[in-house]
Amino acid sequence: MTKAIPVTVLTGFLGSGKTTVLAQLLKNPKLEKTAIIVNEFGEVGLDHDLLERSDEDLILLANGCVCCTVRGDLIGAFQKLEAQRLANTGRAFDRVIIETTGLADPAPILHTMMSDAFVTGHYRLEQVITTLDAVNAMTTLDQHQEAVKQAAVADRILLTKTDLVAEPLLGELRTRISALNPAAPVIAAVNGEVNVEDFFGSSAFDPAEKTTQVQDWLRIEAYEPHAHHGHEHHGHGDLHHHEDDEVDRNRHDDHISAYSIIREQPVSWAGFSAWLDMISKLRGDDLLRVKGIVNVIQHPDRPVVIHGVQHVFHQPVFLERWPNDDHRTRLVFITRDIDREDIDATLQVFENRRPRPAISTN
Ligand SMILES: Nc1nc2c(ncn2[C@@H]2O[C@H](COP(=O)(O)OP(=O)(O)OP(=O)(O)O)[C@@H](O)[C@H]2O)c(=O)[nH]1
Repeated sequence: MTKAIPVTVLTGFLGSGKTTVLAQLLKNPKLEKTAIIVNEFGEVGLDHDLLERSDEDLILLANGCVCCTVRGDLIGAFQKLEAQRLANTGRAFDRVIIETTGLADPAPILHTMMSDAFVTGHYRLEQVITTLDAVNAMTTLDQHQEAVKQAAVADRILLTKTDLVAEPLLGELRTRISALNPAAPVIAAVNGEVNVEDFFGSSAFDPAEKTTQVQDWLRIEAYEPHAHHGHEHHGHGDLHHHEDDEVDRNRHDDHISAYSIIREQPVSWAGFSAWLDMISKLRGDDLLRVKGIVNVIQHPDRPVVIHGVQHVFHQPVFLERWPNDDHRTRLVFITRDIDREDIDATLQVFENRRPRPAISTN
């Protein structure tokens, strides 16, 4: 029998730096033989464009959160990898990293990794790495049960964006993390810079310990009817409040929805950035995640990548070139109680705005 291939699950709340870490790690020659499974939340996946890897090396899970699609899709992804391996097509790999969506509850993923006969026959769960964004972690842990679970099941926690916060917050965060998960080492990773050795660690994954830990989470899971949450399919007017808090406590917040906005024509940067500024000032708390690739009239060959995480909008990044032939502006939003229609309508107002001409003096 061939040796089971180690699998790392990389999880962490929306915008906490998973893709940034993964993109950095994949530059390391030691990880050349790594297959990646990415689960993107939203109708227009962008992460795979930003990972700078050719599409054939990535397996994308269907839209939606891992918890809803995990059994079929994740098993299907592993089967596809196995088929590629046997047929000697695609990249040769001796390791797999799964990047989950930020809203994913890790328990069903780990459950599948540990219980499905096909998966356990070929793969073994090596470790769970959770990114925690130092800027937003305190509020995220207060408000989102998924984030707490992600931190609690981690073998290692990557504390990201430590460049943006100072003491005493950092110390308070470390205290909170160690209360949640005393065993996990906490590694600071600024802009995805992390040693491969720190990431994978020298101590091998202990199946016995992990099983007990995960079982605790799975017990919580058992209380929930595993209905399809469908939060990414919510349309206008579908954002209802759930009365039954007991049942819903561990489910995704039904106020959260994900959608994308696409523009075929290039947009004016002046108008676009004024719009971003406006929505982040007005509704920053409810913009759980905004990311996008923008075609700007002024330099259509160099797309701009934008990232917003709650109230923080990161510096826009100009790419040297488009990652593929799709040159449309594509924005992914994960919001709380903000409809696509409102986002779309406000962008329409701003997007064609030209820089104002100098005011005439006569
Ligand atoms: N200043 C700073 N910015 C960071 C750091 N790590 C990530 N970022 C920025 O944070 C934003 C979100 O990072 P991503 O890597 O896309 O986060 P993610 O967890 O993959 O996001 P989702 O997949 O949407 O949940 C990007 O603009 C990154 O450049 C860091 O250590 N410091």
